[in-house]
Amino acid sequence: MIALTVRNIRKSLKDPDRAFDLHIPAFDAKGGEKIAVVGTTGSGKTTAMDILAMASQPSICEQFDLVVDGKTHDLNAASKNRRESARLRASYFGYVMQKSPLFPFLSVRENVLLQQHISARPDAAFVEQLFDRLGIAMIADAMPDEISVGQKQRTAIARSLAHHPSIILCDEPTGALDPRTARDCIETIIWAAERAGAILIMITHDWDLAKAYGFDFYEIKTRMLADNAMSATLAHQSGAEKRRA
Ligand SMILES: Nc1ncnc2c1ncn2[C@@H]1O[C@H](COP(=O)(O)OP(=O)(O)OP(=O)(O)O)[C@@H](O)[C@H]1O
Repeated sequence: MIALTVRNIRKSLKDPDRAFDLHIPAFDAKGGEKIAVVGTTGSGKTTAMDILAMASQPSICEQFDLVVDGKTHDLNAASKNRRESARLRASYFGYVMQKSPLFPFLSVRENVLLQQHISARPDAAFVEQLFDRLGIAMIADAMPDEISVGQKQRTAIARSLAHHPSIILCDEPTGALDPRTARDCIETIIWAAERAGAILIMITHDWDLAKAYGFDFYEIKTRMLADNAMSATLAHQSGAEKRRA
């Protein structure tokens, strides 16, 4: 059983001349669920995703727990300990960022196998399956500087799925891809999530695609507090909001 429970997470970003505050009052997901995070540009989607992926620490947090196989991991406590947070991320998380850098001195295949090695879950046959589904089998031995931006992004997707993570987070994973390839990639991400019984959380601007694949929606709404101060809240979409969308 996999379950994510978030209560009252806040993240404050401040520059000398502006401020941004994100609030996540509640975010609940169970293994097998697919959640789309939507909102206008600059509303805080990546900020929220970085927190949920343990890539950034909340400023304030009441509860941030991940249950895997009956064991509860306090991710808020873990996020304050670099070693423990790295261990949990390697074991349980797959995060496809908007631009996920690859190791330039490793081939496509080696970049993906390294993720499995770090997570102690070697499964070379699964990597080949991912390459086939993502259409990158023919560049598996190429180096990152020999492949296109879209091929790099698909390699990053394969790397984030290769170790059978319990929670898969994707920040606009198909931005660099044509619509047909994008659809193949989304289907592969969903396939891998279902295979692992994982929670899938994806930032997308494509509401129709997310609806077609049965995603539930969390939306970020923003409010200007002053000319240079914005607050944002990430919340589950009510039934009425879903019907309007
Ligand atoms: N250091 C900072 N101080 C104040 N505000 C910041 C700081 N860094 C980022 N911001 C603001 O935080 C907000 C959230 O940024 P974020 O990248 O999470 O938005 P997003 O919804 O992912 O945007 P996009 O859809 O364009 O990728 C933005 O309005 C950004 O300008």
